[in-house]
Amino acid sequence: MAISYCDWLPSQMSSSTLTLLFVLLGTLCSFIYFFSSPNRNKNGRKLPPGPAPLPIIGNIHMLGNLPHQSLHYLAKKYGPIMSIMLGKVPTIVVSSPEAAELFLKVHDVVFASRPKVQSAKYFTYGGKALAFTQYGSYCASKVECFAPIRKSDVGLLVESVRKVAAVGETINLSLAVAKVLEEMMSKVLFGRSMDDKIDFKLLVDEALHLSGVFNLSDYVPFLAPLDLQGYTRRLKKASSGLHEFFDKMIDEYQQGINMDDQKPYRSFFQLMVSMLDTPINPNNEDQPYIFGRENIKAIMVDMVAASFDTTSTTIEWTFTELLKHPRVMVALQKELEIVVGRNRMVEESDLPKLAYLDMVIKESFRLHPVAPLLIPHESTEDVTVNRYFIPKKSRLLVNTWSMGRNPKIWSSNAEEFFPERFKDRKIDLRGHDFELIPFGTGRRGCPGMQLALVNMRIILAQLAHCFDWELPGGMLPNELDMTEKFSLSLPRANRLLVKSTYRLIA
Ligand code: HEM
Repeated sequence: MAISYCDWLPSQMSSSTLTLLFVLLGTLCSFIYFFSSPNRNKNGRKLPPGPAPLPIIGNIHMLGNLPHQSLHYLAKKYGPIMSIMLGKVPTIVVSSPEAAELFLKVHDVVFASRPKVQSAKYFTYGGKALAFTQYGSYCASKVECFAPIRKSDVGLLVESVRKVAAVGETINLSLAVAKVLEEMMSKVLFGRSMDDKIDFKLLVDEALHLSGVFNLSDYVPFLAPLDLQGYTRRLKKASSGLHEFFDKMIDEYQQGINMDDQKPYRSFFQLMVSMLDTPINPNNEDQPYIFGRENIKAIMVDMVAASFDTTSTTIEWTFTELLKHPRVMVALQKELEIVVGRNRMVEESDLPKLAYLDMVIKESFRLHPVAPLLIPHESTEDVTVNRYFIPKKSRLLVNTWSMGRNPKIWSSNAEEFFPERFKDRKIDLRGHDFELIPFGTGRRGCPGMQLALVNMRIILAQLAHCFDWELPGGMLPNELDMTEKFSLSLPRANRLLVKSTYRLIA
């Protein structure tokens, strides 16, 4: 496995500065290592096995550009419960369903916290958006009432693809899908479309990237003032862009501008602003905690980051696999023809009858989990798991990408896209079956799962039903680029370009 240093060293640094830095680091390393060598047997208590850490940086140098893959290969050597050091932070990497169940179900309470990282400091004012579960029911219970938005926005997507198809041009499907989801989620979250003048997607992409990267400042705090990777500078810029944006929205809302209150639902943002300056804990007079602007902005940043990109990334990968496996695309279109017929578009009421579509989606999640390491958890106390000692404030990474490719779980064709494997296997996505947990599970599981699944099903079904698809320039399915790009989510590294032909009789 190639090890890449480029992600954690600044490319613009001159070689003399680097040499000086390494000499200084070397001296400091030897000094600190001498006094605080990490010990796999803490007071006779055994930590899980793992690779030997270097002084100061621990195992960060082993992560490379695609940490989920590097950790997958390391786990083959050290096992499904592995310990590594990220700087001075003890980190547990879990890579099997049995181990995931131990940490996320048996010891869920201990591992339900999130670490305090630089990205949270800047984007969410040091974690002022932490009360996610409180709002979870919002995402889940409103799925039905957003059906008209889905119908009209997915209809517009089909129209735009149809126009491009009519003139025989190539379409950037990644962008088209990302746009429709941005539109749909903006209406759900803000009650309106995004302001065209601001490239909101660019800001969100940057936020996701910076929240996903392994930032040296989080693991080796004494290096933070040097900002060696340039992430602090970028965090400041991206967070102030997002906060300005939300400040403007709160102002507009308070002045009654741009808000249409005639809708049959109340947007998430309206709900938040209606709580502005009210006490969160009205029954506690000693410690009145007021729900302020910073809380709203922090929560909105988290909601946007959690919802905009995740669904479009999954659709992008599912479509990539459908194009790579024309047999599966044909089988899906056949199911749609039987259930829906060629004379009309798909309706949401058709979705429960599309069993093969569900298998395709599960198979896509198995090979391309959007959050390959979930979102890092943190332990709140010392705990013993499977006879291993896990110290308080350990970070927990659950490698769902690795679990999805394990031949012991998925048989020898684990690397193959084969939706039929779910035919006789009762596995659902709600977190009961630890082989497949793309939405996480337990206290920190995804509260937006139901909404995300409906959005995915309707967009995928509509695109597969309304069009026949081919790759541009005579490209063969097996030539399709499958390169991943690591951030908090795991999108394709390059956009998906395709050609289509309208196939409905109307
Ligand atoms: C295909 C789409 C999606 C996938 C694959 C996905 C996956 C995930 C995962 C893996 C987590 C972390 C679980 C953990 O760390 O244990 C998470 C958290 C979260 N998701 Fe999603 N998600 C999706 C869509 C959405 C949507 C549409 C929303 C909102 C409407 C949403 C809101 C959240 C929130 C608020 C959290 C944080 C929960 C917490 O920290 O307690 N997600 N999601």
